[in-house]
Amino acid sequence: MSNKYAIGIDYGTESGRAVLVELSTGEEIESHVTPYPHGVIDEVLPDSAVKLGLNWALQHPDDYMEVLRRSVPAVMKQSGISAEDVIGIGIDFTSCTMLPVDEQGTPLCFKESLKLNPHSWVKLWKHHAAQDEADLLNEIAARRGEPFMSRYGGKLSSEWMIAKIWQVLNEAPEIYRQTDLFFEATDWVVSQMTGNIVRNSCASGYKSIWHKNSGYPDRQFFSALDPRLDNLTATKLRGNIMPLGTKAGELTPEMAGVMGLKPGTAVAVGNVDAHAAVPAVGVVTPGKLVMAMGTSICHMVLGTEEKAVEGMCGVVEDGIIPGYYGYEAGQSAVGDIFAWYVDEAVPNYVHMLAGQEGIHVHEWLEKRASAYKPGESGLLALDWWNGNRSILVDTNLTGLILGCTLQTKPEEIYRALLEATAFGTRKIIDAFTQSGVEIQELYACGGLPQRNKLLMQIYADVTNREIKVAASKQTPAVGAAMFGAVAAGAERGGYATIQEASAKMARVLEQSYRPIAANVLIYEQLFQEYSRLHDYFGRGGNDVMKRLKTIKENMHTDVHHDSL
Ligand SMILES: Nc1ncnc2c1ncn2[C@@H]1O[C@H](COP(=O)(O)OP(=O)(O)O)[C@@H](O)[C@H]1O
Ligand SMILES: O=C(CO)[C@H](O)[C@H](O)COP(=O)(O)O
Repeated sequence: MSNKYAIGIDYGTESGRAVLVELSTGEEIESHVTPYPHGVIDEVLPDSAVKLGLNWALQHPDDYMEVLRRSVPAVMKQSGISAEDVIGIGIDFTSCTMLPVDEQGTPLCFKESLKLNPHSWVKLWKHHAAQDEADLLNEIAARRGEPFMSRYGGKLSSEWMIAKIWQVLNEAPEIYRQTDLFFEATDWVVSQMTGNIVRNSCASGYKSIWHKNSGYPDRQFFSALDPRLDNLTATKLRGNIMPLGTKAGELTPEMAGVMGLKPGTAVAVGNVDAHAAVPAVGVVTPGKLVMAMGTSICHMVLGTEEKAVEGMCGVVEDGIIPGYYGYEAGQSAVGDIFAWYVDEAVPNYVHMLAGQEGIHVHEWLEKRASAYKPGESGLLALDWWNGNRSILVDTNLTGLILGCTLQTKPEEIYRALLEATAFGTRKIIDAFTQSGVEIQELYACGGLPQRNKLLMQIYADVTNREIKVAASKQTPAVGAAMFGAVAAGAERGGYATIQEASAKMARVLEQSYRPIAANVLIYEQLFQEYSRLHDYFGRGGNDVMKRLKTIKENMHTDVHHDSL
């Protein structure tokens, strides 16, 4: 029998990437990246003068289709393999990235009459404008003693589905009314490929308060939020929810033509980006924390029991690997903080020197920052540039750098920012282990681990744990391809289970990062200081960050009104 292949597509924040993977070894034959033509829409709606509010982040649904139109034919062409031998497709996506569609599955933002309404567009995972709804949801759920809250670390994020839907209802009831379904973007793209409406258990479990045994919370809960949401789950969230690895359907002839594949190719149910990465680094058992490190970090670990962990994003049975409870926590900005610093705050001379050396500013800063010992700069930062997802679950928190003097150098600030994100991860690890979810080893994947060695050493030192790094630079896409192979099934040359696929296809690099004892000691002291700042600013000791944000929002509203 000829070699068989699957295609995995990873839909990130800025781009979608397709990889073509050989199934017996996991070898990545070809890959192709399609940057989203409209990128992240956070200022003005496309082709319009409609300005977006603070904390908005939207996307264009056609950008996702563009990835299918460009990247899939590209990997097929580059590889020269026959479409007959591609037996499965899997996709993974940022989440909760959601959109409203009509009865035909058409995104409401495609309609002339609705396209100027921001609520008709895709709300990206990092859309943070539903915080009021999230706060109220948390208050009502706590008052009612809703049992599901313990599965979500005691608080639901404004990034998740119900807060986002509620914001649509509050601010654009006409869009809510015209919405037939609210979709996770991953499920919408699968529906476009197969013609079937199939939701995936992973996104539904983590982001939409769905539970394998008890389903969604009852109608009384939704009525208590808002009587207009009473029947939400039976109407606008309806649809079969299927476990990961299930075949959602087969590629339609039309989409097969567009993608250069065969009609009938198996398509797996959608998945969440970070979660797809777990089997792709070979993690299918408990005790191993996988960190998907990119724009943000998602932390995933498996367990055999359901435990309550402060501030986790969720624990979902079968949510990552069938047969286990999958735990997820996360930091809403990591690479994004470093990007902010490089783009917005690094002095011009650094850009010039990096240019003269022919290296990227990140590399220049990393090189200089590596010359410092832990603690040597006297700086400490709080990594809340995009709020705090875990463990405080509060998007109203903001960033902080402490200890600057007239001598402070850009590379010292860069190092302090790297360290701050490592302390954020350490907080998450401590929350898990203190609640009885074991973590012995760390695995890292995503765009950061192979780009920044200093960052990885700092993480090993701060967490005092060895870190293994994924061999692939496209780990979620490889994981998605594995689920595509499982959807195709063993009889067609794929795999019967994700565990089997992982055993054959997962790969990590030989070189790992081990903690350096001297650094561990200093970082332990710095972490104690970080924890003091964390609790002071994050747990009500001083709500200055929130007061500043309120003043800013009020000023923004005034300025906006003045300019009308
Ligand atoms: N050398 C570097 N050191 C630290 N961060 C980097 C470096 N190069 C790129 N980044 C950051 O990595 C992030 C992109 O990560 P990636 O995993 O590729 O994307 P995504 O999170 O969208 O999947 C960006 O936020 C960027 O600022
Ligand atoms: O919450 C998520 C997964 O559960 C998001 O998808 C994630 O935080 C965004 O991922 P990335 O940093 O890779 O763009």
